[in-house]
Amino acid sequence: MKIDDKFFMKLAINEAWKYQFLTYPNPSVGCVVVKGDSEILSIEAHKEAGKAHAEVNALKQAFLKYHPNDVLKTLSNSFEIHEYLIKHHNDFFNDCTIYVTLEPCNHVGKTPSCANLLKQLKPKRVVIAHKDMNNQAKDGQKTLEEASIECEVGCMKKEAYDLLYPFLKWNSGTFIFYKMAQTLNGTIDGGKISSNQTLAYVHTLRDRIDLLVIGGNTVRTDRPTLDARYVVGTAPEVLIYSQKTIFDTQIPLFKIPNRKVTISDDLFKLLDYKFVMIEGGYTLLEKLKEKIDFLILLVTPKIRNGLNAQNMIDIDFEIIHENFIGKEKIIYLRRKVK
Ligand SMILES: NC(=O)C1=CN([C@@H]2O[C@H](COP(=O)(O)OP(=O)(O)OC[C@H]3O[C@@H](n4cnc5c(N)ncnc54)[C@H](OP(=O)(O)O)[C@@H]3O)[C@@H](O)[C@H]2O)C=CC1
Ligand SMILES: Nc1c(N[C@@H]2O[C@H](COP(=O)(O)O)[C@@H](O)[C@H]2O)[nH]c(=O)[nH]c1=O
Repeated sequence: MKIDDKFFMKLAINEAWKYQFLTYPNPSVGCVVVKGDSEILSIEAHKEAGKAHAEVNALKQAFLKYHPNDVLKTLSNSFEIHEYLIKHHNDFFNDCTIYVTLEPCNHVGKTPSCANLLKQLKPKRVVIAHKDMNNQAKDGQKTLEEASIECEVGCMKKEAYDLLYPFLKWNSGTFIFYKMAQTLNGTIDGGKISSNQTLAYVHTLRDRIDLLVIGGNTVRTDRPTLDARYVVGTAPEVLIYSQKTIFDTQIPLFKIPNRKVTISDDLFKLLDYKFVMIEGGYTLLEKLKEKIDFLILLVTPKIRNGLNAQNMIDIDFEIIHENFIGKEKIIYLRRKVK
């Protein structure tokens, strides 16, 4: 394998995908710090909105590799990490290249400006996969170049765009993904399919989204709870997509305190939210296909008898990423618009 800019950027992109959606409303971003030509010091990502940006996590871990110390190790507040690195870097980063999937932010928000931090640490080069179009955060490249730091933009731009796509969509309107857990042969029914680790991921998603959509048939068949109990998170607002008006109120999903549940056949309601997850079967998938941006498949390595796509269904996707959650596979697919 050729060890070049693309190699390091791919590591940053892969790391960022591990936190895709979990950073909402922020974008998912990855960063790699390389010393000299090829010594990888750190591979990090932004993990949650309000917490340290990818660059800050990566610069911190990189510095710790050569300067292990408990003071920096225990810092998690971005302002404090910035302050520490600016005070103690002693030109450590001058022979480093920073690979980052999104242009370093140029503004002070919940965390301080990454472009300003890099400007002071003066790495040899900053390689950026995708420009930041956000009016508040953009122009980090300009700040770096004004400080005579060499920048390159556009390395793995298509892959970085795929990573950024949910953020671009929820920033300009609504991002909708359809999540389905299935066996290797595509069966989706019969209760628990996924491992506890995958279910914890699903519950983390439920904690982050603005709205969970579920079909009427699933509500009657599964009698679900639809909370985030595996991660002790917040149960999402629920929209039951249905032509009926009455459901058995003993179904656990109605029993969650302080959570709004709406029963409706009006899909325009989805546009009132920025980040929407649909949990459903194949009938609902075909029905809602024009609305969805991504399909997230959680594949468990089992073959089972069960419900598969039975009726007319016709949707094409592009696989944009795949990963593991423990021993199960997660596949991110973007719907192709025909
Ligand atoms: N593995 C997984 O990740 C998941 C699996 N499942 C499984 O999938 C199966 C059910 O899947 P599926 O058959 O797709 O059922 P869904 O409930 O997911 O979707 C079908 C329902 O959507 C509603 N609907 C359809 N068209 C309209 C319309 N025009 N207006 C309003 N509502 C409409 C109907 O509700 P109504 O009849 O009330 O009008 C219909 O029953 C179950 O076995 C369940 O266990 C479900 C979710 C996730
Ligand atoms: N069985 C299954 C899923 N099923 C989904 O979860 C719902 C049940 O949620 P709850 O009642 O809160 O546990 C069910 O109706 C269906 O939408 N999802 C997954 O990721 N993996 C699984 O194995």
